[in-house]
Amino acid sequence: MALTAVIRVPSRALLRPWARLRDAALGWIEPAGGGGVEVSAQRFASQKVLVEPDPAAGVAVMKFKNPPVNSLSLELLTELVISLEKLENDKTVRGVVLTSDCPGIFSAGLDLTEMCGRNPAHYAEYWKAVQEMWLRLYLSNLVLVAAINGASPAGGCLIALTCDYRVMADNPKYCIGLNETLLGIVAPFWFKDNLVNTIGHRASERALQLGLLFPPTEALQVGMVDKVVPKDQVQSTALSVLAQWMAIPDHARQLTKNMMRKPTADRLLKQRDADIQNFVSFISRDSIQKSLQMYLEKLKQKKG
Ligand SMILES: CCCCCC/C=C/CC(=O)SCCNC(=O)CCNC(=O)[C@H](O)C(C)(C)COP(=O)(O)OP(=O)(O)OC[C@H]1O[C@@H](n2cnc3c(N)ncnc32)[C@H](O)[C@@H]1OP(=O)(O)O
Repeated sequence: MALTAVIRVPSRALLRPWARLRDAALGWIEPAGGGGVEVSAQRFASQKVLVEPDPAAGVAVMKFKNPPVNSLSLELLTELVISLEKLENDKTVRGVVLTSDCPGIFSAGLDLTEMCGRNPAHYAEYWKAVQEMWLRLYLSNLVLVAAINGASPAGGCLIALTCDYRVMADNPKYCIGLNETLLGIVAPFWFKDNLVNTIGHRASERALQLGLLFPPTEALQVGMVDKVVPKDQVQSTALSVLAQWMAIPDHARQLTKNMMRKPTADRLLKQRDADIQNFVSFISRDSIQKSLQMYLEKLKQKKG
């Protein structure tokens, strides 16, 4: 991967480079000039997120690679945020296509194994990473286009919803939506806000209560995606759309995007800690743990 972004890392980071790189990406880095050393991010080659930059076009393609289903593990979330941060800091990149390297799956959403049978500290760390991913994507200055080349339930749908435009493959087996209620859990308010901002209040109310997973043509009708194309044209169409959006002067587009999105992001930013506490106490309940375990078992039994 040809990424050469340099992140300023405090010298103690060399003892625990992975954790410190994550801290840097999550904004917990010491200020520049704070006695750190410069470490090329290339040294920590990403494995769960592949980034293919095209400096001549000013774009990059970011591919999730966490087989079999691109579940959003803590590791994937961390790498996603680091990769996005690098691209935000790369002056040659103005737009990014988000897509999947796993055949037939965009992302299966949050990693259920991160939310089952762990301790409260783990749940808190995981939820903070989920929040961070959403905030970074939702408020990104880059043009983001989702090339949805497979199933995209729950957290997978959320990633797509943070983008400025969504292109989906026309395979009716690929569904997209916030299906949390089907798992016996509730989509957090910021998932809901992002959906309402995309498809409107009434459609969101129906989709969220029923946990609807829309096949591509229905997703297009309801406005959850913007274009449906044959599978082999998803990425090229996303790149064409990116070029159209990049024809707009960056500063005007970015200020407009920020004006539209900041109030929604601020709702979470104002109550991040409370949202984490809420998640930890909710997910730690015996009844919720049982529901998630049963759901995981059902997924596993499907094969047998
Ligand atoms: C107050 C706050 C409340 C909490 C709010 C939390 C919000 C949560 C949002 C979420 O994102 S929860 C996750 C929701 N995701 C889903 O419901 C999708 C579940 N998966 C599927 O429907 C299917 O796996 C698929 C994506 C359609 C793919 O189907 P396929 O037939 O190709 O693959 P499978 O055989 O079903 O799965 C392979 C393998 O992966 C495991 N797996 C699937 N999804 C997940 C997941 N989300 N997390 C972890 N692991 C997952 C599945 O169990 C299989 O495992 P093995 O049997 O191979 O061990």
